[in-house]
Amino acid sequence: MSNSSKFEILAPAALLGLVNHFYFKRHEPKDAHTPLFFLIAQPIGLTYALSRSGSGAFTLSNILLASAAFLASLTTSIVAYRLSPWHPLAHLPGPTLAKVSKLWGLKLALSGNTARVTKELHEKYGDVVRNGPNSVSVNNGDAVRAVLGTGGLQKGVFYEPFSDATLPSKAIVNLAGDPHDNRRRIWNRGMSSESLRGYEAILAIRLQQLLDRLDGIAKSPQPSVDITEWISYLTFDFMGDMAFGGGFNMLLDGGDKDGMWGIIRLGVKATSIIAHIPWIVPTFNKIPGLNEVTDRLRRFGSENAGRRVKTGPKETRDLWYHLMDEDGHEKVKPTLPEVLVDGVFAIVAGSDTSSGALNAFMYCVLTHPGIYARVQAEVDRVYPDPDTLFDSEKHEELNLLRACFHESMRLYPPVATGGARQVPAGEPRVVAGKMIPEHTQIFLPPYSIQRNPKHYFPAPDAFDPDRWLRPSAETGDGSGGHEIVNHTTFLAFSYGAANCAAKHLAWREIMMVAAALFRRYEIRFAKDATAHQSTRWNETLGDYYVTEAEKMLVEIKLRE
Ligand code: HEM
Repeated sequence: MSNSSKFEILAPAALLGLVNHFYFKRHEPKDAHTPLFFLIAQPIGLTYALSRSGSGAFTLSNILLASAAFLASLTTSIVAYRLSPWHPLAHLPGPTLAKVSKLWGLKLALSGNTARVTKELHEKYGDVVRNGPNSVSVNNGDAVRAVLGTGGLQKGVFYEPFSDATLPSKAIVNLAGDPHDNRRRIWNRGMSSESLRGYEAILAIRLQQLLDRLDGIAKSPQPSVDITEWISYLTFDFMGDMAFGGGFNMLLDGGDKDGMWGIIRLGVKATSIIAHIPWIVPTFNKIPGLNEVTDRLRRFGSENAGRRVKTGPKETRDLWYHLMDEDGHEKVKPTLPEVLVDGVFAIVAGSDTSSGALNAFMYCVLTHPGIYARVQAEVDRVYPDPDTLFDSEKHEELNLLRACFHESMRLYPPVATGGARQVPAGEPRVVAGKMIPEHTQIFLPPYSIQRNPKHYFPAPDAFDPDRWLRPSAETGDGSGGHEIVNHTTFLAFSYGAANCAAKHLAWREIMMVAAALFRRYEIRFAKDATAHQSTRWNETLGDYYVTEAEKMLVEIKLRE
């Protein structure tokens, strides 16, 4: 083919690439298959049209030539625009690859290193970092209220994959505005002091099961155990009891007999990764077999909901009782799919987060024997009689224990990066002193914010629970050089109207479990543990929306 006839194909194909960029910039794709179809079809159609007008033949080589020119011009134009001074986020610093493509964030999410890398980016670039073509990460105390507080921003597309698109209802975490407020009202009723007392009775049964199993291990000749595993069994069984009136028995079975725990964890992990490219979900939904995890979760939800509906309310009211409004407070009763979706979400939201908090606490205290001894002395003083261990009224007296949880969740938040809020169309915002244009996704990563010396000072990376107890600590930005503990920037349970709906329950749960373990056992890292199973366990944490933990091997001995 002569150079001039090549040009007759290359030039219009390249032009078509530019037109496509122009179009997609205005019309974000809602799925992957529609644009993919057009990206393949257009160069073919163009080659055909050109052949009809006498410019080149309709051959495979001409189709490939047109496709290459089309895709090259489209990609170049996208990359050039994203790096250009005309991009609305051009004024914000960040890694070049992150500015160019979401694949950068996706790769990071796959590695589980998002929290750690984001912190490094803030140390390098400052409070506001461009961490994607249209997203930013903000590490700034004032931004917490501005973004998550009243009049702040709603959740954006990042949360779409958190709901099963084939069901008629979304999970609470994925709702905004009035639908969120309505659902949250029901959740809040389910978390009243009276409801919490009921849940404590449910928790106490599971906690006793845990202690019975650990007693057995403590009395065995080899009292070494992966404590993270047993803590997960407890939090998972408890959430099953809460959400569906029972169903799991990992504590009694000593493992994940029917594989549901593994499925739920895999589901959360996959969601946390897919959330970076939410438009892929409708495409995945069309490919049979690809959604095995979602399908199993769906079946699990409906089977458990069906069983719970058949059984009816038990004497002790579970979360389902309140979510279903079984005592009839609401004018319009929640629908079964709504409750089912929130029931499954409660298990996801409430199991690995609580175990994450307990694991981090355990790690921090075990690596600080002085603090361990003080916590144990406090628990012994508050609960001289071990039979009263499940009485949460005494939690108020466990100041050091509470401070240890604040500090360990500050250093290792169970939701380390979290999801993004989105700037609405036509309403650009100033956040942390920077203009953030419409449609931008804004992350407020707890892991970075909670280790920022402007929010926690001195030694923001050190485990110092006493910082929460010393009266000298001030809320401020550190400008005075005083000790700082900025409570607004403690984001382990998030902040504002969509913060953790079960924060008070979670606190009772983790305090009760920790007090019981410390009162009953001497716990030390196991002698046969590797560094990553003991003193360097923190390095194994993976950020998959909820923090994922590796084994922590400890030895437990019954105390006299
Ligand atoms: C220590 C344990 C826990 C921690 C650290 C924690 C943390 C969080 C965080 C950070 C969020 C905000 C997520 C986001 O915006 O992306 C959240 C939301 C939520 N959590 Fe928790 N959580 C814990 C335990 C629980 C438990 C036990 C339950 C259920 C019984 C639960 C139910 C929820 C719900 C329903 C939401 C969504 C609230 C809304 O969107 O209005 N959480 N949690």
